Amino acid sequence: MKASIEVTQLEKIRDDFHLGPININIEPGIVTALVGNNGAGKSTLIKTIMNLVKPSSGDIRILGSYVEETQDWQKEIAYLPQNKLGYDPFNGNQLKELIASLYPNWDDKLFNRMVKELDVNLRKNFKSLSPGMQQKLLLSLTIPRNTPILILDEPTSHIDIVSKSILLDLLAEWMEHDDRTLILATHQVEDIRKLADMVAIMKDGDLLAHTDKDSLTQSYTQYWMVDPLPSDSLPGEVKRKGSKSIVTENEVQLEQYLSQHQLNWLNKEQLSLEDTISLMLTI
Ligand SMILES: Nc1ncnc2c1ncn2[C@@H]1O[C@H](COP(=O)(O)OP(=O)(O)OP(=O)(O)O)[C@@H](O)[C@H]1O
Repeated sequence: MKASIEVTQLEKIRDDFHLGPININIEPGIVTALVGNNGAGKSTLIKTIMNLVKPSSGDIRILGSYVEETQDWQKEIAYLPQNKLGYDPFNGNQLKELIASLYPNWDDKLFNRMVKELDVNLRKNFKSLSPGMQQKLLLSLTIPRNTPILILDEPTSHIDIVSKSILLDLLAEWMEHDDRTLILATHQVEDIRKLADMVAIMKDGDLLAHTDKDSLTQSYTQYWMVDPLPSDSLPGEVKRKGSKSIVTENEVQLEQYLSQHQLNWLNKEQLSLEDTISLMLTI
């Protein structure tokens, strides 16, 4: 099946920040979580995909169209940026009229349901809403555009626990339609755990990994030993946690070594998704 988004040799150089070169294909029917430290380049990558930031080099294609050459792709993609500019003087009702008129597949039923479930006040001006209320209104103005591709930059920041759970369920339901593509830039492990199929990990402008979530959580195993470990580096060693605990990326080789050297272990566990991502971002 044709990729929804194809990024080829993309680079953006801005002062002392260098994004890329990034190569990534986002397939239809897949939820991709884009994760990384603050300043890693997630928003820059998304803005470049949206043609809001001009790349220094490389190509981006959305549903086969080069984003710099045509505007055809713009109606196929709904994007919620991190910065909310230009909404302040309008209330939710006014914003809805404006946005719904731009998207031919606007789903009014979904909009009304989101507003009700997320308890969004449509009569207050945007600027007088709390940051969480603003975020919930903007999500209600973005998801019902019913485009094949949805990109949300930190969608669950600021919003309360109940609304977050409603939103994650709504997004899972939104993905039930065939061949839709969802990209979320997020710092929330819960978003990744509940929604993501693939995880793209960024560090210092580079794409460290683009892999399916399940294999990511099988990357590293932590062992707890009976006695302190020798100081030599052991097979597959990635990290030590104190003198009696070690994290490896190669269970088989480590266990062979431990057995050959009569080093007994008490317990082993695969690292959690959160610990795996943190480890990848720190080693
Ligand atoms: N408009 C801009 N002009 C110059 N540099 C910028 C601009 N926007 C972002 N940057 C720089 O680009 C780098 C990447 O920023 P970006 O916002 O893409 O990171 P991020 O991964 O989305 O971070 P966060 O998790 O904090 O949202 C940072 O060094 C940032 O200072």
